[in-house]
Amino acid sequence: MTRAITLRSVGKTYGRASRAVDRFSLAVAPGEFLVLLGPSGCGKSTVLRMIAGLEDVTEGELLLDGEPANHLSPRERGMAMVFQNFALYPNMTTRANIGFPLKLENPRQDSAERVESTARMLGIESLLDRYPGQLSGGERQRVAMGRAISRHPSAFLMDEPLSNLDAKLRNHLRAEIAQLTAELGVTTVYVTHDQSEAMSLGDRVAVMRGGVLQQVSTPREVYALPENVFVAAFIGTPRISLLQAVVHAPLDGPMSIDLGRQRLALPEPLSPDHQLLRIQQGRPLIVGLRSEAVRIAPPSQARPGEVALSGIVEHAEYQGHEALVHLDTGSRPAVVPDLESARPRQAPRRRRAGGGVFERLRQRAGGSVAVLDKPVTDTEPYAVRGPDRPAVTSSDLVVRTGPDLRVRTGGQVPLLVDLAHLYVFDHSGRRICPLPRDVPGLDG
Ligand SMILES: Nc1ncnc2c1ncn2[C@@H]1O[C@H](COP(=O)(O)OP(=O)(O)OP(=O)(O)O)[C@@H](O)[C@H]1O
Repeated sequence: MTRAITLRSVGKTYGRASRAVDRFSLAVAPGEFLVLLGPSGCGKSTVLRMIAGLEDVTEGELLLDGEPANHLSPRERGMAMVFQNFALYPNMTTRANIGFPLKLENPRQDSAERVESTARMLGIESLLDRYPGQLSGGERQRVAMGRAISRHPSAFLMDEPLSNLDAKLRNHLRAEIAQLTAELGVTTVYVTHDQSEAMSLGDRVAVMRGGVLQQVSTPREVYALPENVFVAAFIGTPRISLLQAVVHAPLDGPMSIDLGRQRLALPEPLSPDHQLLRIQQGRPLIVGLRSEAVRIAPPSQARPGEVALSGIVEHAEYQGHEALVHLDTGSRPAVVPDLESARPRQAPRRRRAGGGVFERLRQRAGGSVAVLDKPVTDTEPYAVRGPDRPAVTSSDLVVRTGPDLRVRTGGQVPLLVDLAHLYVFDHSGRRICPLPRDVPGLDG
């Protein structure tokens, strides 16, 4: 039997001060593969552990198949949990490790057949008589999966199960997990901070930040229609370029978006979502450009819906099949806090009069997301640092090109921006454009 898991306005406070999860509501359908995604410390594991029954729910309601379950012990919930560090019993063979939960459940029952069929499913039949010390990391993960599966749990709860493996093995096991859970049809909640893992595995992805659910959608939708600038910045590689902007909507001329040194002219007649920008005139906004929204080409090659910009090449990252060109367009990058790691949060306190403007905006927007009032020197989300590469701070736009296009560092290149892929977020970080129906290739 596979389970529906519902969380209704669930909160978790550790001790008296540390608020880990806040008003978290989510419904996971039977058989669904749901990924909890977010930066370190955003509360993903806490949500998972509350579902498992390993942490108490401070407030709110957990329902399993529609029945209240806050009070159920982990065992009564019948779920299998797989952690980052699989703890196998070192003095037990693979066979004994996989069979152990079955023995606990029913000491008299012969579990040999169940153990062998589980091992077959995972392709580890030949390892049944080995001890953990005689297995590679990937094999140990499979054994641990086997131990989780053998019990025929009603749900899998996985907490970064692949993060200790090298990239190749991770990709391999990722595909296996996807296949296995689909075959078993068991509801799975999977925690990761790796957005590409989330996108490739999840039926839906729930993005968290600072204990708060930001969006839950299919991978396609979470990429194409991020609810806010945090989700836009967290999902996608290379990261979306975010620029501070202001709309100009003169009565006697065409509307444009001012990016600092340059402007994006919006073609007439205005599309419905560009019309929405009119009321934002003069307010600070954030423009988001994914690398596929911009190409290096002269204005003469502009297709309908493309407008011209230019940029100075800061540096190019050669990646074999493509190159990423980092450009300075003279704009001010917008900073999105918490992308890499969340700060410890305090329990919510009453707002005192005289708090910062940003803090007030943030609270009004339900803890939203972008910083527009920081000095430019703080804006380093796109800085590229490495032992062999100097810090680059003035690049504000990343463009994807074919590997053969040669660009000269310091040279100026013409750019074409596809307005169909233009993202605009308001001062609190909420998406204004595109409207759902305007995203190419996405229904609804
Ligand atoms: N037992 C605990 N006592 C106090 N605070 C805790 C406890 N466990 C977690 N926290 C805090 O709760 C917040 C959320 O932690 P959690 O482990 O759920 O985050 P996470 O998103 O899973 O992070 P990571 O990806 O690093 O595991 C963090 O600020 C963390 O320090």
